[in-house]
Parts: sequence; structure tokens; C-alpha cells
Amino acid sequence: MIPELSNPSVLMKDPQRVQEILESMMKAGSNTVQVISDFDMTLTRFAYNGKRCPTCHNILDNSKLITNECREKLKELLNTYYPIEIDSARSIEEKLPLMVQWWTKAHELLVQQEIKKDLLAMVVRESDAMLREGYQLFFDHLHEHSIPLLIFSAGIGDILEEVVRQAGVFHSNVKVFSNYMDFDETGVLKAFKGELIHIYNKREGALLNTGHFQELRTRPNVLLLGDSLGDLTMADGVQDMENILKIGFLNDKVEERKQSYLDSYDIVLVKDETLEVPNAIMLYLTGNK
Ligand SMILES: Nc1ccn([C@@H]2O[C@H](COP(=O)(O)O)[C@@H](O)[C@H]2O)c(=O)n1
Ligand SMILES: [Mg+2]
Repeated sequence: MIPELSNPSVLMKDPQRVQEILESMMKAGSNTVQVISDFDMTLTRFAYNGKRCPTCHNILDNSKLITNECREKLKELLNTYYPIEIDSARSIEEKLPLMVQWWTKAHELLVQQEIKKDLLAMVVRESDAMLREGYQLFFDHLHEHSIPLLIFSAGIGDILEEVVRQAGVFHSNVKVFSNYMDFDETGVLKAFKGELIHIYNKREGALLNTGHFQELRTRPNVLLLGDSLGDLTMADGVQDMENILKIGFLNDKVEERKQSYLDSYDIVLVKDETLEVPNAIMLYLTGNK
């Protein structure tokens, strides 16, 4: 039906079911569709030329706004907790308090650095941040068709917005739920705002934002993009959901995690650094292909 679904990077446990969801969403019309996407390692690349690309946190960690001593501490945290984040042998319940520890410790360290708001744009400009290949079509097409895009990220909202803005695709249909920095009157970071969003509490984050989903109640068909099993709960606030098609990027530890991704996501994209498949699906849903 969609030729890109035969790409070598595409795995599906139940292709027939994928076809049924797609047909049902297409018949309902693109004016009933909303897109909910994770950011780090979903809209951004996992690697480029064999080198890891930075997350929102890493963009700051690696920047000149951070002292070498603090950078070492942040790197130690990453080396301790990232393997836990992606460990398929541990349950989400076991990982959850450890993820809270990671985010809390990292945010405390960042606050100690007295980061200045007006330097964030420069930090992003000088970073290796990269949106996935095909991002322009993805963002522009959703905008042209007035399809709302919610970016739901456990990263840092201020950095995320800057990445999207500098790429020229922060269109009016884009909304972001994330961890935002709180600056004092002189523009120096003093805390993070609101409830912490980490990789395994996106359901709670979604349920805190009922107003957004209420506004989109005429769009019960959801395309969800993620790279973590924690991203599967991003659509838990959607009202009267009719169809959901879940696309998961499996970037790392592929063999260990393949089965759990196949059991959870409708379409699994293995080591695929592009948005080719989501774009092909969007074109299909909007009748452009
Ligand atoms: N100190 C930290 C904490 C988290 N990360 C990574 O951020 C990712 C979360 O952002 P999403 O847009 O994917 O929700 C997550 O994958 C963590 O590995 C980090 O780099 N540093
Ligand atoms: Mg992610």
C-alpha cells in the first residue's frame, strides 16, 4: 500500500493490522488526525557518520557554558544512567526512580552553572544537533495540512525550541510539552519549571495537559512517533481515540530490544536515521500519494 513500508529498516509484527489502521485513518480524513512525537532520537538523529548526535541535555552538557568539572559529572551521570534507560532486562518500575535520580541530579548541576538565557541560541548553533533527514517535508507537510504536531519531550524545552526554530520549521501547528528552564529577572537559570518530565512519566505529563487534548477532540486519529517504550504513553490524554498508529525508532541495542519494540509499536524502524516512513504515511493520509 505504501512502498516505503517495504524498506529494509521496517519491521512489523502484524502488517495486516497496520494496513487496517492506515485505511481507517485515511477514510476518516486528515482533518481528524493529530501527530504526537517524542523529540530526542525520534525527530533528531541518533548518529551521524558513526558518531552519536546530542540530546537536548547533551547540547548544554557539551557547551562552553559548562565548566569542565561539571561536564565530567554530567558525563558520569550519562554513563551510569543511560545503560539503565535502555536495559531490556529491567522493568519500567525498577527504572523509574533511577530515571528521576538522573534528571534531578543533572538539573541540579545545570542550575549551579548559572546559565544565561540569551546564550542558548548560540549554544544550539554551535552544537552537533541534527534533525532526521526528511524533517523539512515532515514539518512543512503537517503545517500545510493544518495537522497539529505535539512534541512531547523529556529533554529541555528551551533547547528543543531553539533547534526547531533554527531549522526554520517551528510552524504555528507545533506545540511542545517539555522541561522548561526558569530564569531570574537578570536572565540566569535558577530552576526548572513545573513537574519534571522524564522518560517514563509521559502518561502523567499527558494527563496534566487535558486542555490541549480537549481542544483537539475532533482529531481522534493519532500518529505517534517515539524511540523509547516510555513514549508509548504520550497519547494517554487523547479523548475518544479511534485509531492510533505507533511508529518506534529502534536506534540502539537492536537485538536485545527488538522483540519488545515489535510487541509495543505497530511499525519499528531499525537504525533508520530518516523520516522517510513517517513522511510516506503522512502523504498517504493526506491523499498526496
Ligand atoms: N541528563 C539527561 C537526561 C536525559 N537525557 C536523554 O534525553 C532523552 C529524553 O528526551 P526525549 O525527547 O527523548 O523525551 C532520553 O533519551 C535521555 O537519554 C540526557 O541525554 N541527559
Ligand atoms: Mg527520545
